[in-house]
Amino acid sequence: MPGPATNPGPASSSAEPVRRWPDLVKGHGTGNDFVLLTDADAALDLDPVAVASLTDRHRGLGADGLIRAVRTQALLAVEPGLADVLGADAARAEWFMDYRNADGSVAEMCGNGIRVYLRYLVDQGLVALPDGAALAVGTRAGVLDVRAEGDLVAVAMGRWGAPGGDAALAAGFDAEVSVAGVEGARPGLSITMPNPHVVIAVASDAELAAAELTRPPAVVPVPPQGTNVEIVQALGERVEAWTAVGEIRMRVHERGVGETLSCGTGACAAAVAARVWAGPGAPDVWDVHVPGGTVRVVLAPDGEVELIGPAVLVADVRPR
Ligand SMILES: N[C@@H](CCC[C@H](N)C(=O)O)C(=O)O
Repeated sequence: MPGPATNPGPASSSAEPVRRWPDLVKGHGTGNDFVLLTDADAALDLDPVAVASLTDRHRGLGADGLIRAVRTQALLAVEPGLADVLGADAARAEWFMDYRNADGSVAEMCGNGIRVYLRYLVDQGLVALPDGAALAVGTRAGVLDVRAEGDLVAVAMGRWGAPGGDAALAAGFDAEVSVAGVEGARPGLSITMPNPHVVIAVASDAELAAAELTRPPAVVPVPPQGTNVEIVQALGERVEAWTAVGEIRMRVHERGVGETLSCGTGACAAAVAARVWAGPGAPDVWDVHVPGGTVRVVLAPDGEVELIGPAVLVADVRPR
């Protein structure tokens, strides 16, 4: 097994190279699970092979991803290109969520991960936050506001995008997706949140269950940066406190991971696609039922998206 993260590089020139993982915490949001660690000064080199070894479900701790808590200013010193993403907002965010997929690849954002990250920062005493107050968190998708409300955490995810433009939104698709176990190639709608997603629909429980997601779905045209794929079944809508709430069931194949029990950015993309497909008058509030639970997605008229769901810390881990 490759060694843990090491970093004798410029970011830690005065520090000893890190030869083993620091203490870790395991957490999850609707079953999308993560290992979290603090590296305030950006001294660790998160080598992809070492990350993949740590998240391995048989030889490591097992997780869909790794989250590093790092001070935004420290990360900017070693990744100056992030200044373009964060802009002047960087000053608002003391802490940055550095997210890695289980295969060690870097992703723009993680909607379940950022909720767990908020719990982690508070649990570790890195921030003090009254219930209901928002914390600005740096991410590779920009600075996002996150707030805890009781058992739930709400994230202002920013605006969704449609890389296929108005033509794709009018047609309802801009890609074809073949999933093992699902008959035929299905029309898919590409949505950025801001990481890439392609959403397809199935008609029944049986079709959703039949999808074989141990292999990545084939997407045409091939997305240059890879993509997450969501399979969605419409369940109808109900009225809750005078508000129409759409309901969908979703399974996901995540880029850099495989099938997961939940994907927060994917749930947002799925809700956007479901609203596009449902047409005018469709709800703005969606409950997305995933194998690991339920998250809520609220779509504002200006394209802003809010994601609300649980976030749980389950264990402290002292690595060897
Ligand atoms: N599970 C996450 C998404 C993680 C990143 C994704 N696999 C990608 O590569 O884009 C979520 O909850 O959003």
